[in-house]
Amino acid sequence: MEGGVDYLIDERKKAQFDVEAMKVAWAGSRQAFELSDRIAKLVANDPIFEKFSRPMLGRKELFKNSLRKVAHAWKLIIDLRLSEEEAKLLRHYIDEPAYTDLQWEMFIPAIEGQGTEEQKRKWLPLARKMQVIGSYAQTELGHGSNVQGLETTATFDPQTDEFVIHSPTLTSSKWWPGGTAKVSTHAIVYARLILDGQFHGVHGFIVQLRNLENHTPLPGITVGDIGMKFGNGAYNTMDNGVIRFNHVHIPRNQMLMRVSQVTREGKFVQSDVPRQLLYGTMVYVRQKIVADASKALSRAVCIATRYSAVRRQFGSRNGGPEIQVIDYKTQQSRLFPLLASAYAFRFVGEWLKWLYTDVKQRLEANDFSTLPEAHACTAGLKSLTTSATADGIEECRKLCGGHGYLVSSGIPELFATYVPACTFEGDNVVMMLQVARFLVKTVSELGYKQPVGTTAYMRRVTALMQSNCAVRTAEEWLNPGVVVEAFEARSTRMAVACGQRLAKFENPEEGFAELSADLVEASLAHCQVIVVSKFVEKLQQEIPGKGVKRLLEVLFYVYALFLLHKHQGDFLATGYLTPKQASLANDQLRILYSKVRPNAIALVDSFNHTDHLLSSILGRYDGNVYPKLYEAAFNDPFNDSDIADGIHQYVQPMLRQELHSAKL
Ligand SMILES: CCCCCCCC/C=C\CCCCCCCCCCCCCCCC(=O)SCCNC(=O)CCNC(=O)[C@H](O)C(C)(C)COP(=O)(O)OP(=O)(O)OC[C@H]1O[C@@H](n2cnc3c(N)ncnc32)[C@H](O)[C@@H]1OP(=O)(O)O
Ligand SMILES: Cc1cc2nc3c(=O)[nH]c(=O)nc-3n(C[C@H](O)[C@H](O)[C@H](O)COP(=O)(O)OP(=O)(O)OC[C@H]3O[C@@H](n4cnc5c(N)ncnc54)[C@H](O)[C@@H]3O)c2cc1C
Repeated sequence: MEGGVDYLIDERKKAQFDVEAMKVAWAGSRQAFELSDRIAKLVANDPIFEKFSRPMLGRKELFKNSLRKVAHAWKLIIDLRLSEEEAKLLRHYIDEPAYTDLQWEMFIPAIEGQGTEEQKRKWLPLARKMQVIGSYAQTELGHGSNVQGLETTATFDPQTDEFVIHSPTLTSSKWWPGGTAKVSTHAIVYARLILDGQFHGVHGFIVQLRNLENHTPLPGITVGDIGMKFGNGAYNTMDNGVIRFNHVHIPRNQMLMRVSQVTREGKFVQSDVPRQLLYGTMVYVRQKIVADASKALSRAVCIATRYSAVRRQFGSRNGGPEIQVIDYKTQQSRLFPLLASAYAFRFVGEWLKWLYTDVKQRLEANDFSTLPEAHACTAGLKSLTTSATADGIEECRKLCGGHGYLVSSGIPELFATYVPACTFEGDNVVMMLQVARFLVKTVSELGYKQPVGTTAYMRRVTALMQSNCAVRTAEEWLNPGVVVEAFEARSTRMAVACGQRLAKFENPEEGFAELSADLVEASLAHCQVIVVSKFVEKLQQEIPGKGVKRLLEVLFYVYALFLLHKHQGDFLATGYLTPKQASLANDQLRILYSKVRPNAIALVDSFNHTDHLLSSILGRYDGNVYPKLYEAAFNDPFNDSDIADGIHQYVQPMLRQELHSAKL
């Protein structure tokens, strides 16, 4: 059979729930669904946003094409009077990293969070109209994770009432800031503040990089691109830059002064605002990255699920069709937990957005009490979701067999664009270590301070340490309370065990370093409690549509019991579960996979991804895979001619045994 059109039609008929209602549940609300559906179609129908050919372009062409897309997008935003929410959706569906990401998601939020009212009044309107284009220049050649180790200096000159921004060493060169190499006119530069020879910590400064008339770098500024990055196309639409400052003068009022101020006399004034607010932009972007993880994972899962229904291997009986690979239990046990993870990350992302909005409102009112919790949650969930998504995309490639390795499957570019999320905005291990600090503190205070927020479950520390799981049959695992309790008990026991081992060290920092690998595992266990609990909270809400809630419940159990199976070593070692109970959870998981199976295609249809966004022959909505793969192969410019350039020069002389006289 050519193509899989009929397979997918039949697959869609198997759905046991209302797909349109599930689309709304995925989007968050009917209004959100309609908005994103409208913008998705706008992008899909606009030839300027074509992206299938992107991996074939050279860097300069790729970059210029990206500039064109941004200009076209900006024109649409103005002409159609799109709101900021619509503009961000437009960016999502265009699906191309560009300098505007840094402008809207780092430069503007940094000024909003760390600028004074006067600074916001001056800079935000300019930035929002794209009259200045800003980037976020924190990382240096020598330091990224260790922000306090940055070497760039900002020395106050009382004579001129200016700061002098300087890169004293090679390793102090700013390295990585996106949008900077060729586009941005300004950057928030993080530098060590020096007043009268004294160091006063790292702060952010608005530094103009380029002349607004002719775009040339300003005197004292050396700027360039840091070079090609992983994968063709992918993140190479972004101009990640290197900047070197040679005593560049900026006015004093361009230091972001909400957290601390420098007076005209050069005195340092520390306000009541905690120093950690300097890191506020990172909290914002980490929350955004968590929200985006489900988008990337759902794309890969959609491709792998549709293709697994089209693809057949082995098992033909009496000349009948072979088995769809989606029917192999091994395929299901690799694919369905990823499908469930996409839903889990969608819901925890929604919750984290709410948490961030709440923290932001509190910060604006100078209430900093929830900042440590927000930091731990954003850091930990950023780490958990991006690691699982990056691994999940790669697993989806393998689930598609050989064809998954073709660029036309859409997976290689998705992977290459996505994986840096495990590193940028905080390396995932470094982020988990931040959660570990928060957990260790929480555990050490358990005797006299009630844990709150996401650690509130540790109030029941005695019960969680002493009681054991009561499950006796596979069926009994289908109880949200039982599942959540298992995750809470495992997390509490791992955190308490780390705390007890840490207490044996004379020097706590030495102990922390020595036990850091265990601490990262305990932090992951705590973050999994958050994801699992937020999924349960979602299920406690009203979810309209025939069969929608039931299917989400199935996905919840798949997600949670798969994690339990994967980490059963922890659950057993902490003594909460018996091997028999772990094995019953695995039995239940197999039953759950058969419940997902008839709904698999409808569940990925519910993501409402357009063929444009997926940019994948394997993941086409109509399942018409083989004819389109064949067609794409012969449309590849490499197949323009039967005789490739170089054949006559390098291959034929070899065939004719004439290499000795050939010109190479
Ligand atoms: C082509 C089409 C375009 C169309 C366009 C049309 C128009 C566009 C419209 C809209 C566009 C929208 C775009 C949407 C796109 C979205 C994509 C989003 C992607 C953005 C791209 C991101 C690129 C990446 C950018 C970066 O990577 S920036 C650099 C990030 N760097 C890091 O993350 C560094 C990591 N290190 C650290 O964070 C810290 O140093 C540390 C490791 C956490 C701490 O180190 P240290 O121990 O030294 O800490 P101290 O400084 O001593 O402080 C310790 C105490 O502070 C607490 N702490 C630490 N961090 C925080 C924090 N963030 N918040 C609060 N508290 C914090 C810590 O807990 C300690 O507390 P204590 O109580 O224990 O003392
Ligand atoms: C595509 C991309 C875009 C970026 N865009 C920007 C941008 O716009 N602006 C900007 O300022 N930066 C940007 N960055 C830089 C990014 O934020 C940093 O690379 C990131 O924070 C990691 O820091 P690092 O490179 O110093 O890693 P390192 O800290 O050097 O990490 C190397 C290894 O050391 C380990 N490690 C480090 N510290 C510890 C520790 N304390 N304990 C245990 N292990 C540790 C890490 O886990 C990792 O395995 C970007 C990076 C990428 C890849």
